[in-house]
Amino acid sequence: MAIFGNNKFPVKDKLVLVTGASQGLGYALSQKLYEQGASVILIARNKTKLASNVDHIIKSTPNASSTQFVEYISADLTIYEENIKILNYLKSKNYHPDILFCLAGSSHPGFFMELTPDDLSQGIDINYKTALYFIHALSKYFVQSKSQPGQQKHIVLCSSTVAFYHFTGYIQYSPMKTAIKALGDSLRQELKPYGVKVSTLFPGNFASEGYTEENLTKPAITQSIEGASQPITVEQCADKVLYWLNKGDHYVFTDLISWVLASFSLGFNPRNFGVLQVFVAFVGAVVARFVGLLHEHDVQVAFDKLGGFAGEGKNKKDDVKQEKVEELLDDGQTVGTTSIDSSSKATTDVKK
Ligand SMILES: NC(=O)C1=CN([C@@H]2O[C@H](COP(=O)(O)OP(=O)(O)OC[C@H]3O[C@@H](n4cnc5c(N)ncnc54)[C@H](OP(=O)(O)O)[C@@H]3O)[C@@H](O)[C@H]2O)C=CC1
Ligand SMILES: CCCCCCCCCCCCCCCC(=O)[C@@H](N)CO
Repeated sequence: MAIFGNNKFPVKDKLVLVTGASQGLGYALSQKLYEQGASVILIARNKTKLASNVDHIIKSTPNASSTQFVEYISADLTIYEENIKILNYLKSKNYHPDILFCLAGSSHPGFFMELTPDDLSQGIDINYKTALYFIHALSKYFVQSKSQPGQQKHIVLCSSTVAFYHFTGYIQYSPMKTAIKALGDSLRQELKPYGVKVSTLFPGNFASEGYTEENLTKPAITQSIEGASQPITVEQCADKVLYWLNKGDHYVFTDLISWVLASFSLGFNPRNFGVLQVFVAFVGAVVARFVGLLHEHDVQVAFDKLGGFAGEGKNKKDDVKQEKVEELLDDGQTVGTTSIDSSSKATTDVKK
């Protein structure tokens, strides 16, 4: 893919595991990885979507090599044992994954006091535990199992731009994406001696199914603050991710504002155009506090206009939830979308 220099993220003939692959970025990346010659295992909870994605990937890539395969595993990664079942499956098939893409995650925007305890715990589970448990359960096998000596391994985590600027509306989500950043930074040091590279994605907005869903409860003030990151398509996002991974980046950004915000807090972070980032960091040191104060003021204005935040975003969501439940009942489906709690129904189910 890289025109100049080496491709630092070769995927041909590699085995890639992608979590969060039932829709959105995970599905788009699975498709592209298969097109580029990788074998791919798609992982998420919703079996119906996974099965249809696998079918679609196979049908849309008729020139895949005879050694390539694409499969799915339906598992709830927030349950540690389900990750162990994935490990056992890999061992039983003598599969040696080269790359782990940990993309499962989603946000439920809203004001802190309006969120339910379930919203809060879903935020922790879906955004943090899915990656933490998955990598931990697979780690020993992942670092030891090599189909050839010297085999390079790669873990790709998915944080978000909000890890670099925390603002109202994402409180159920952005602290967890910061935890993912910290997890990636820690693993990068610790797994390097095992020959494992760790990269972290910091995407700006992109128009996935999850993004459409989150907009249903997103406060107007949150939409206004994040307006600097206009949604790109899922396809564009997947292309940018692969492009920058090919360049060898440890931190991957999908739009300018994400790179700028990351440059405002460089610290010990890996650099992307590091010299330029030092200048941007200087600008940030001077102006960022004023942007923060301006946003504080905007939040106060929104609060005064609404007469408080109580009840914001709730009703719209409940109506949509009810419609979805009715739709699913009509279809006779048993597994829901991310909006309807399907976690308790999911089991680890492997299908070739
Ligand atoms: N869209 C955006 O604007 C941005 C998104 N991101 C991040 O990028 C990643 C992909 O986002 P996007 O494509 O929008 O995601 P979506 O919300 O569209 O999809 C989320 C995926 O995660 C899976 N998932 C959720 N919970 C679990 C679970 N317990 N076990 C296994 N899989 C699970 C879902 O599958 P299922 O329900 O079938 O289990 C689904 O495949 C996420 O981590 C997101 O936080 C970051 C920045 C911006
Ligand atoms: C000079 C500096 C000005 C700074 C202005 C502040 C801009 C904030 C942009 C934040 C964009 C957040 C995108 C990711 C959101 C996300 O992760 C969810 N959509 C998840 O699905």
